[in-house]
Amino acid sequence: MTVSGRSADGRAELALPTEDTVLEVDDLRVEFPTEDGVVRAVRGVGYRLERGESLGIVGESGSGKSVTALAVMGLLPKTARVAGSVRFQGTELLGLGDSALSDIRGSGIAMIFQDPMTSLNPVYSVGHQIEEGLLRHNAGLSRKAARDRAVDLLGIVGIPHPARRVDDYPHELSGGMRQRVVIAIGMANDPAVIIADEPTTALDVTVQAQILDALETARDETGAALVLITHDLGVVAGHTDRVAVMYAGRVVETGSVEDIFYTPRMPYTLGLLGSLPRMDRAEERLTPITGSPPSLLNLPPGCPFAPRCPMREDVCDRDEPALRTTAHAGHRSACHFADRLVDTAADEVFEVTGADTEALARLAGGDAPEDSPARPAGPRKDPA
Ligand SMILES: Nc1ncnc2c1ncn2[C@@H]1O[C@H](COP(=O)(O)OP(=O)(O)OP(=O)(O)O)[C@@H](O)[C@H]1O
Repeated sequence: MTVSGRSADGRAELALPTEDTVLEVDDLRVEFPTEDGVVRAVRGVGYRLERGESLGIVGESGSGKSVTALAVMGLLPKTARVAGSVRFQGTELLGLGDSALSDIRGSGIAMIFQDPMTSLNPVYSVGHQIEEGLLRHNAGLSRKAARDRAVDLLGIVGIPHPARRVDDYPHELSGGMRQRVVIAIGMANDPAVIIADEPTTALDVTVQAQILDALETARDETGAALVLITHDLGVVAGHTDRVAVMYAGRVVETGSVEDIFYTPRMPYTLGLLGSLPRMDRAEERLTPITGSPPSLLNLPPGCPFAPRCPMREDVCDRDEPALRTTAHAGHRSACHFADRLVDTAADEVFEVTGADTEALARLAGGDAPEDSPARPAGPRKDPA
């Protein structure tokens, strides 16, 4: 998988697609004209996903994660101005008509939202809703076969006694069980891509890891690529292969989970991990991120993170850094001082992210590290 941002000099950084490429997003830009001016919500995001791969998109509220996903699904309001390219299995989706997009949404790309009730119809049983999805996209499938498959799917996503629960209505299920049903609906037609937007945020901590496991099961069963959107880096540890960190509508760091957790090279990522380096007093413990993200209306020039960044220098106020490859292939950072960060802060970063990662790894259901406190949780293969 490749993740890119259109760099400041305008060149895309995507490598050539392969026959397993299912989704290619290139230089995606989304603007919302409003009474107060134009909100530049997404400013040149790109990534490419192969079958079975998973990408975590992480960032604070307002960084453009959901708008990016909605643009891919063609679900933005008509007033949105969308540019760039979104290709699903080679077909350009931007500009495609509503009915073609709706077909792709029903079978090719599944989307799972934070609140399962936005996807479920309260007046039909959960089994009926899974069956409807199956029948709509599989001409010739009998009702009986659809019902059997619905029971299978409920079992696969971890609903106990699925043959009985298939006749339950959404209000008879807990929030976690409803989200499992939504995952079952999403995987019913063997999608090539599953996009999950904050799928665990509304749920109890104890249920979150089970839902992430159910998503992973859905990915394994269907072979789909998974995009997992979250504000919580702990959620991606152990559940995605790669991570793209978003800030102010752009990808500002991307790499493997290990790159992001062991050697983050963008101060904002350190902020998400729980701490920022004090460059003025190197002996001090790292300090938590402060301030809030910028308004995407009339964004000033320079690095949008500069006002919150302890490494800020004059150049940061002038030039927005491009997303550039670091010392590691596949690990990119949009920071003028990415190398300096590695040189001066690596030990402290390791120590502090390690402490955080341990707690986050437990939340995400991973094993606590034995020899290294900073080891992110490994992929979990056991079903919920
Ligand atoms: N319909 C709209 N009109 C105007 N601005 C919008 C609209 N939808 C989103 N935005 C703005 O786009 C920006 C990106 O929003 P987005 O929802 O993608 O952020 P996010 O990272 O997903 O945050 P959250 O986790 O809170 O959903 C925000 O500044 C938001 O206010």
